[in-house]
Amino acid sequence: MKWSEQAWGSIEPIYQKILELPFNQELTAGTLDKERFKFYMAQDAYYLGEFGKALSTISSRLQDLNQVLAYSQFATGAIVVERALHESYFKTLGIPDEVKPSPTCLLYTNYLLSKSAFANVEVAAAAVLPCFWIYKEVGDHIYAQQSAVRDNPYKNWIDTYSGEEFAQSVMQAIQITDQLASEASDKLQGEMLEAFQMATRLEWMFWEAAYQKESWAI
Ligand SMILES: Cc1ncc(C[n+]2csc(CCO)c2C)c(N)n1
Repeated sequence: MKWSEQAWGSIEPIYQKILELPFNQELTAGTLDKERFKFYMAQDAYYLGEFGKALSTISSRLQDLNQVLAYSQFATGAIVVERALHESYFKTLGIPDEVKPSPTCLLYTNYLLSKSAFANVEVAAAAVLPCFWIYKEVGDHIYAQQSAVRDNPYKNWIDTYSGEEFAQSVMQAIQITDQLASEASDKLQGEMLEAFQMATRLEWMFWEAAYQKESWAI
């Protein structure tokens, strides 16, 4: 069995919980409160900037030049989306340019930055994979369901993660991570699984934090 098949199988219950999150249910129905969406967008812009840095770090640590190029392109992609959010949603929703990360956002981004710099590069690649793969699956799921909803105010955003170009990068990220796993020891493969599972849990938390408009207690 490929590492990625084992990895996805191990997070299937969390994935189901992600689909059931009120944030995603209401986004699909088009009934999500604007303030919750705004909170998500602002946090996501912060996330994307840090995620881009994590991908650049991973790129610099890989040996195979095709892999270096792929992660460098993923990094560019994340930062281009971050810029586009500022140009579109930030302006129309009136989000201030300077975003302070919520506890969950800071936890997730620092987890990825830490793995990208200090873990084995195989583990780092496994840690960033849920970001691609979960969004692809959730995006496809929401897209298939929301076609029943007319005039969903979140249609533009939903379309971002259901395109063919995005699907290609997700496949590439899965394939490279499988390649790295195939050359890794059993122990390292186990650490890759743990990182994949932790990042999936953090994806769940990220949506829930937006729904709760999570803030710092002090
Ligand atoms: C919390 C959070 N997790 C994942 C994504 C999705 N995403 C961000 S960058 C990227 C691909 C790299 O170019 C993908 C798929 C998101 N937007 N926000």
